[in-house]
Amino acid sequence: MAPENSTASSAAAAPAAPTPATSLAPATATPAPATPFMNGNVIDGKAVAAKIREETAAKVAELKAKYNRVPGLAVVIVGQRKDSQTYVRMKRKACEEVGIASFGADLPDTATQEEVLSVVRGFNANPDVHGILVQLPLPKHIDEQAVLGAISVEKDVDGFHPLNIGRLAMKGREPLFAPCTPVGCMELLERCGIPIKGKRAVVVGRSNIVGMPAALLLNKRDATVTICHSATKDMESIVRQADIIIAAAGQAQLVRGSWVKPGAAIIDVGTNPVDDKTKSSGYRLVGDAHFEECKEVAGAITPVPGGVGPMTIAILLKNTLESGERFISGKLQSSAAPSKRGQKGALARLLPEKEHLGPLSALAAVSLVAGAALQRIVGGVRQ
Ligand SMILES: Nc1nc2c(c(=O)[nH]1)N[C@@H](CN(C=O)c1ccc(C(=O)N[C@@H](CCC(=O)O)C(=O)O)cc1)CN2
Repeated sequence: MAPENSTASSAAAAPAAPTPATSLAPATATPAPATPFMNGNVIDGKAVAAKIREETAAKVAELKAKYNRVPGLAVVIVGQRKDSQTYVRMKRKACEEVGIASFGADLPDTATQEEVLSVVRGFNANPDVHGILVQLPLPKHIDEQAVLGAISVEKDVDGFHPLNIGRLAMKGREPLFAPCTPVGCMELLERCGIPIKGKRAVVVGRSNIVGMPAALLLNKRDATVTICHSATKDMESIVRQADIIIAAAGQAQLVRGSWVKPGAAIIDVGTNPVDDKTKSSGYRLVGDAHFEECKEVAGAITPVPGGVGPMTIAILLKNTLESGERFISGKLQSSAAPSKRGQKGALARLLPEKEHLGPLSALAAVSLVAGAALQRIVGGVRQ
């Protein structure tokens, strides 16, 4: 399948001409920020994301110059959800801007699971595609686990495959890719010079996309991690102990200023629409932390919008570049697309023999190890 530039609705992967990387390289990218902060303690996620895109574009151009090939990303969307369509459009445009070839499949709400799986398998087998993502959430009749598990683990640039999550949970192992939003949170902490090792981190929310992998990433960086969720009692006193707060509960302004230890870093992953008659759209986005209150107490805080959100797509591009480099440089063989039954494709050649895992043992690893890796799991948020 060839790359695409269109978002036309189609049950098949839609081919179109790739945009040459060279015309899209850093010249068009936003200049690097001098500091990741704006207005004192407010982290400028847009600027950090622009810097990562700029770095990615430069490396894509290098790859193109050396091998005359560019990384390819396939984005699959099922259904007409407005927010999902917006994110997919943003991802395709971002690819174009950094020189990554964009492939796509836009399936209707009525697509069957087999049709979705068939599209995924087509991209698994396509040597010009180095990253594959299926936009979430999927319509209710589609089994998300089955679809995410069908993506070739070597092309899983969203980092949602059970093998990648399992390795994220394990001591001494590394995933090929980790989920983009949590990695974006870590990048923000790192690029702002916020120490993680030995610090107390509280993650509010335990979704598969953000909360759970964010906790695993913080654990890997030697933070002492607590997850708060819908059954957590006295959440505010737990949050008050945190040096780092990741707010990812999907609940508008849940974390109040009075919950925050002075100087703590707050990474706000929430994007909740609230009515606002002063806006032409009739709404505005707020985070899971009460920004005005928290900003007065925190050492550093991300705004919504313009904080973590832009990082999600920047990290997706970075992951796709990394995958493209592995395949194009020959570290991975694209002919090693995994069979329907297993995931012992090219990953098997990347990992030491003892680490080869079938899908079932990977799932077992996730459930056994995730529990051990998180120091405390305590139980009012939705997730
Ligand atoms: N397959 C995936 N599905 C979903 C993911 C994901 O990482 N992979 N994450 C979210 C949605 N998402 C990307 O897919 C995403 C969310 C938010 C933003 C963003 O830039 N937000 C802006 C505000 C944008 C606006 O005005 O609406 C911000 O916060 O500044 C980008 C990507 C769920 N699905």
